[in-house]
Amino acid sequence: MAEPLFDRVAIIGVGLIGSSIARAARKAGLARTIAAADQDASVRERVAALGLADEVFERSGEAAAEADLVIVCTPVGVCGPVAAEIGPRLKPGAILSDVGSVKGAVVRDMAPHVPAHAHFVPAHPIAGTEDSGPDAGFAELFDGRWAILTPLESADPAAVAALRAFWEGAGARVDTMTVEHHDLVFAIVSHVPHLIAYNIVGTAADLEEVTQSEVIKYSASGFRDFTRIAASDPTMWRDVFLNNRDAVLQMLGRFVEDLTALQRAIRWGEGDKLFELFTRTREIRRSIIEQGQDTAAPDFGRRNAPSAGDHGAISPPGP
Ligand SMILES: NC(=O)C1=CN([C@@H]2O[C@H](COP(=O)(O)OP(=O)(O)OC[C@H]3O[C@@H](n4cnc5c(N)ncnc54)[C@H](O)[C@@H]3O)[C@@H](O)[C@H]2O)C=CC1
Ligand SMILES: O=C(O)C(=O)Cc1ccc(O)cc1
Repeated sequence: MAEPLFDRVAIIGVGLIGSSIARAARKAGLARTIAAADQDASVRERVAALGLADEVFERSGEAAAEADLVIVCTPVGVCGPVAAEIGPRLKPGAILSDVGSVKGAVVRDMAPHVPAHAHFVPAHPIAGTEDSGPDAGFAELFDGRWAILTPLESADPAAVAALRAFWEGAGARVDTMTVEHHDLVFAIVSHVPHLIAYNIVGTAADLEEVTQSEVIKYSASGFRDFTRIAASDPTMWRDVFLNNRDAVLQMLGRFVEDLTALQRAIRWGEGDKLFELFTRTREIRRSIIEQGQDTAAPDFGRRNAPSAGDHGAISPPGP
């Protein structure tokens, strides 16, 4: 087997994403040693029982010491304090990365703690499920999925290349973009869709005339797809919305305007408008499938849900 890419990889926060990275790194031989840290004792117990890491720590700083690559896989709201603990322990030449669904706030919170002798390269794998915790992860999660790197202008090209090789080794396709562009793109293809799902499931549950049992009984319809998304981790998604506030509010503003136009079309019986939109959106779905965006990953059974969406270019909404 070829030499591992990294001698020691540390994973901080061993939930769905952290445990999937550990499994993928083991399977592909990307690390000689895997160190893991999690603040939750029951998670550390599962990590040890599942054999996901060679060493398991309570303190992130201890896992990060001596690591060549440290990947922070906690909810984005605690990336700053975690970086503050890890920063002073990073060895010269170490790469610090993350997997957060938001990049601007993570860079703002983590970058000040990275010493000059280490390299910070933020990342975001576009792969996941509504489940959380170390038992929910699997080695194939990233197969054929995108991993977005958002290196700062000052980033060391060799560190960016090493992180790219790691993600490619884990099965992902890698792209780079700026932090700002990332947050705008994922506001519309991932964050707002999750908010819509949380909202529609909440509204249905609140309606007096639609009882809970009817929601469950008839949920084989489109509503069922929303309930999967709305089952996603509350801590993670609270942090996403609090930390990508501007881009989400910008996209929501546009969404609400377009929804109002649809409401008006229904009220005034403007069938042509509805038909035109539904035809355009059907085309979008078909082109996503043609580009292999919906079928890129192997079949994971119920886990093979479409992930955050396509990866096309996006411009800020027009006036
Ligand atoms: N769930 C998904 O589908 C995806 C999630 N992400 C990002 O990945 C990150 C992790 O998400 P999941 O793995 O789904 O969450 P998870 O809830 O499964 O795992 C997070 C882990 O971090 C630990 N943790 C929390 N605070 C900590 C701290 N201060 N120090 C050490 N450990 C701590 C928790 O105990 C937990 O085990 C989030 O930032 C999220 O935005 C990215 C892509 C997809
Ligand atoms: O489960 C799904 O459909 C997802 O959308 C998974 C996901 C959630 C958050 C991300 O930042 C990336 C992917």
